[in-house]
This record gives sequence, structure tokens and C-alpha cells, in this order.
Amino acid sequence: MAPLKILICGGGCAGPSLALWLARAGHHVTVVERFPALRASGAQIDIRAQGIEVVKRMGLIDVVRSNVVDEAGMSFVDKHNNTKATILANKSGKGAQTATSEFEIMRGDLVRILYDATKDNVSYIFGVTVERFEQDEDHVEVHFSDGRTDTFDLLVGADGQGSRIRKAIMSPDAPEPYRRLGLYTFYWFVPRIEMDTNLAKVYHAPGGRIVMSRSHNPTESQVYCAFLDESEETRSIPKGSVEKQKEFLTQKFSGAGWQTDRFLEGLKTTDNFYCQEVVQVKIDSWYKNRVVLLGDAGYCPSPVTGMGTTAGLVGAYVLAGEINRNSDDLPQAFENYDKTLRPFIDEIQVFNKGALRYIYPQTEWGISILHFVVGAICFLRIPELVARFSSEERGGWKLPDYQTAVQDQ
Ligand SMILES: Cc1cc2nc3c(=O)[nH]c(=O)nc-3n(C[C@H](O)[C@H](O)[C@H](O)COP(=O)(O)OP(=O)(O)OC[C@H]3O[C@@H](n4cnc5c(N)ncnc54)[C@H](O)[C@@H]3O)c2cc1C
Repeated sequence: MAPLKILICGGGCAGPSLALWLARAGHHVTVVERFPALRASGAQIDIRAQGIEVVKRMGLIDVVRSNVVDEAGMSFVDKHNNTKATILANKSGKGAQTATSEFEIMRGDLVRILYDATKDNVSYIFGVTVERFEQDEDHVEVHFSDGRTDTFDLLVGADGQGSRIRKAIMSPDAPEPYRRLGLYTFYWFVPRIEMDTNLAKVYHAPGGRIVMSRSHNPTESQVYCAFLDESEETRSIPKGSVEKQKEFLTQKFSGAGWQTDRFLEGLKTTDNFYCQEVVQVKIDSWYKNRVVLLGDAGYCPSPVTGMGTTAGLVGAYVLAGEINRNSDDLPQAFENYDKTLRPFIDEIQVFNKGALRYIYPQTEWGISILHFVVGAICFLRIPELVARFSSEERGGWKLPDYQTAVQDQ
């Protein structure tokens, strides 16, 4: 197999995962990341289902395990911090994960682990993006934002849910790639205090608002604020300045109760703040000739499914496997990638948007009903029992075996 010259646009979770497999198979891989340095930021993400097996095959499970966040489970609290229900993590090593995965990890730690595992064999260029590209049957000619031009055998768009590579390969009259859930999340870090334990805490405020906190180290806690809103006006907030986002958030959550005022005070000084509209990316095809999409760029399942990172890891494994099997016929490799992975993505993207109005009640009465229902379910230990007797593998989809093409460590 002749080595290929491959460009990956996006140095988040999915891009470097793909780079690891491709470099291991002897290809020449370059990753360009728009951010001026490794973007090792973000809050807690989780690795689940078939993604755990992929990390094992990458040979990274021990380093991932040594970086996981010690989270015992998730409690629902009222405005006086009284616990209404608790769903414990399933750390038995058997069955399925609950809301708290056995592999909760800070996004920054996972990004750093993937970078460290690849930096000696992959060329990383920070502060640079793909301005535009042209492709013919054999090559992709890429024009970079720093003025350089280079030619590659293939280009991978791993540039996240707002992917510019995706925009460039979609036909102008294609339907919008987003399934909008009318949901927004904001998160940031605040100083940890004694009441921030190793249980994630979820607080519901009227008006379809949720505030959650969880702690990942002795000095910091993460805060998440999420709310339902279908208005056009709110859709522009994630694209605006950080000042405007913070102002909007403060107005929206001021006086919401529980620990919200402490969290909003911490918002003023945090340097780890991120906001996004929660969407799913759904498109009919993940490639065009020699350009292919990976991770959130092609099939973001959204944070509500807890499967975004897993989709990126599994997608990278399948894409690398198919490229290695068909390195002299890339359109065939991409067709196989789409055909093989799509049933898994279809399965993890299943999400009932209508359920959100029960999870985000508008009134105090709705919140009381939610607490009663979740309390009863947890009292009967249903989440733990369901997890114990379910399989972690999603949808019966089997991870393909690429061992002939991609070496296990
Ligand atoms: C800063 C940040 C924080 C996040 N925090 C969370 C979180 O707390 N919880 C959660 O569930 N998910 C979070 N996510 C999303 C989560 O990381 C992904 O859903 C998942 O890991 C799939 O990874 P991905 O590599 O496909 O996308 P991402 O992890 O989003 O990575 C995409 C990468 O591409 C880069 N990029 C974007 N545009 C360009 C461009 N034009 N040229 C070059 N590079 C580009 C981005 O800077 C980023 O490094 C976050 C993403 C980012 C970027």
C-alpha cells in the first residue's frame, strides 16, 4: 500500500483520532487547527458504547482511565439544595453506563492525550485553516489561510458542528444540515466550595431552565446552564461576542434560585466559557470525491445524546480502516465508510425532541411532577437495574474488524 498524503482540518477529538490510525499505517498526515494553540478546553465529555472498545484498540485506555473525572452519579436538587433523586454511575464494569459514564473525562484532557499520542508522527499546524480547495479525480489542491497552497490525496473535514468543509462540499440547494432542538447550553468554571461534592447536581428553575454543577478537580467546578428557546433572536447569541453572551445569560438566569447567583458571579471572571446551540447534523452523504467529513462535521449527535465524542472516535476508526483497505480507490473507501458507519449514527441520533418539554418544565408544578417521577424511579433503583442488565453496545452494531489493515497495539 503506497502511503497517502492526507490533510485533516480540525484538531479536536475526531481529527487527531483519525490521524493516530492513519499515521500508524504509514500515511503522511497533517492536521491544521484554526485555534492558535492546542484547543485543550471544554467541559466534561464522556466515552461510551463502542467508543470504549475503540479507545482500547488505540492502546489509550489506561491513560484515559488515569484521567477520568471521579463522578459518583447525578442528583436532582431543589432550590434549598435538598436531594430529590440520585442516579448512581455504574462502575461495576458490567452492563451499560448510566447518566454518568465510567469514562467521564475533561475534553481538554482527551484532546491532550490524543495530541501526545500523535505529535511525533503527525504534523500539526496551529492558527491555520483551509481557505478553499479544488479537487479533480486524483488530488485536492488546498489553499491555506496563511497564503500557502499544497496538494493532498485527500482532505478530511473534522472541523466541528459548524464545519466549513461541509459547507464547501454540499450543493447550494441542499437542505439545511441542522436538526435544531430549540436548546442552548452555556458552561464555565467557578471556584469549588465545600458543597460541591463528587455528585453532579441538576437544578430545575421555572421557564424551561436547568442549572447543573459538577466538579472535576479540588479547586474548580463546572457550571452548565441550559434552556429551551425557539426564537430566531436567540439563535444569533452563540455567534455574537462573549460579552453579549454573558450579558444574555445573566439576564436569563438572574434570580433563578439555588446556587445560580454564585455561579453568575463566577461568570464575570472565568476564562473557560463556551456557548452553543444544541443541534444534530444530518446530511445524506458524508463525502464528495476526495473530501470526506468526520465527527461533528458530518454527523454531530449533539450533547443531549452524550454520544458526540464516541461518534468521533468510532467514525475515525471506521474511516481509517476503509482508507487503508481501499487506499487505491478512495471513493470506494468513502462509500464503504458511509455505508458501514451510518446504521450506528442513525441509532445514536435517535432523540425525541418532544421529550425536552418534560425535561425542561415551564412551571413550579411541572418541576414538582418531574421530581416526583424521577424520585420514584430512583427509589426503585430502576436506572441501576436497567444499566446492569443492558448491553453497553448500542443498537447491536458491531465494530468492524480492521486488524489486517490497522494494527492494534
Ligand atoms: C472548545 C470546545 C469545547 C467543547 N466542549 C464540549 C463539552 O463541554 N461537552 C460536549 O459534549 N461537547 C463539547 N464540545 C464538542 C465535542 O468536543 C465534540 O462533540 C466531540 O468531541 C466530537 O469531536 P469533533 O472533533 O468532531 O469536534 P470538536 O471537538 O468540536 O473539534 C473540532 C475542531 O476543529 C477546529 N475547527 C473548527 N473550524 C475550523 C476551521 N475552519 N479550520 C480548522 N480548524 C477548525 C475547532 O477549533 C476544534 O478544535 C466542545 C467542542 C469545542 C471545540
